[in-house]
Amino acid sequence: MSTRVAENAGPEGTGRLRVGVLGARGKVGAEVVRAVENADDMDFSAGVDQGDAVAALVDSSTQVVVDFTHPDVVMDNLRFCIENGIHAVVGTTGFDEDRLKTLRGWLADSPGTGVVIAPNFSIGAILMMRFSAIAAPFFESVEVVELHHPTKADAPSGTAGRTAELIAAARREAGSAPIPDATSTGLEGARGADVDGVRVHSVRVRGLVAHQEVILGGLGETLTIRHDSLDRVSFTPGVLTGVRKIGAFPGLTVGLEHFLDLG
Ligand SMILES: NC(=O)C1=CN([C@@H]2O[C@H](COP(=O)(O)OP(=O)(O)OC[C@H]3O[C@@H](n4cnc5c(N)ncnc54)[C@H](OP(=O)(O)O)[C@@H]3O)[C@@H](O)[C@H]2O)C=CC1
Ligand SMILES: O=C(O)C1=N[C@H](C(=O)O)C[C@H](O)C1
Repeated sequence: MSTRVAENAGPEGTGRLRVGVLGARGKVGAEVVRAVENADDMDFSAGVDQGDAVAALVDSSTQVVVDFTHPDVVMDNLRFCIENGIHAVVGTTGFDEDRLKTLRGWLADSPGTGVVIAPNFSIGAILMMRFSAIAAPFFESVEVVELHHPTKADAPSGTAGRTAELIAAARREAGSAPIPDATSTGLEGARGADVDGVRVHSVRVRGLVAHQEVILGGLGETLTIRHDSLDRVSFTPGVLTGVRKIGAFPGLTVGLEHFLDLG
């Protein structure tokens, strides 16, 4: 099985990338289509949404697919892309360790094909996650509050889950004590979800787009790290970076930070 990205494709070479979008009529997918159409080094090859034939991606010689669909369908989409040697830049949420293991298995049979899964493509959110991981070992307490529009299918958000995992890993590495919490009675859900020992609270309110606060607390002080996506266009520069770089990253990458020079 061969990859569909030519060696000279992308900004470093002479070719233009042929980019398809899965979920092209969705809230984020529609923004991605616009961004691809406006990019100097890309051609929009195919848009596939609910009910459309995914074969259009092969028929249109798509080299890189961007997926913003739904957690229930994204694995089938990725199996199709990997089997056809099409690189994938994935924003859709819902990936656990089992799914990542399955993807690694499929990718092993399609050497040269790359998949990047990013819980969040906005640069501000990526930095918010990084800053939170840096700060977490310096404070006794830390909790995550994510706030989204009420049409969101998953809770907690992929970003919040990833943030909690990064915080937990940083605290483990630093030998931090468990986060204090004397709650012994209360309504189910009142303390949020437990992700790797970090409490994560999900708010769904009409009018919101995508927001997150990480609240850290120590003796006599708190630090709040907040990020707001005010418009879904915030995800598109990161998506285009993923599209441009994925050809150089065969196999599975989790997190766009691996494509950025964050130091
Ligand atoms: N990583 C990141 O930076 C971000 C990730 N996301 C994630 O991206 C995903 C999509 O979000 P959003 O755009 O808000 O959701 P939307 O529901 O607005 O868009 C999803 C689109 O995918 C379509 N769709 C459903 N099934 C298929 C299929 N099998 N093939 C092709 N298209 C399909 C839907 O059609 P229909 O409505 O008819 O079902 C819809 O048009 C979510 O998981 C969300 O959490 C969102 C923002 C940023
Ligand atoms: O569904 C959304 O809207 C978003 N989903 C992603 C997530 O679950 O983290 C990214 C961003 O928060 C927007």
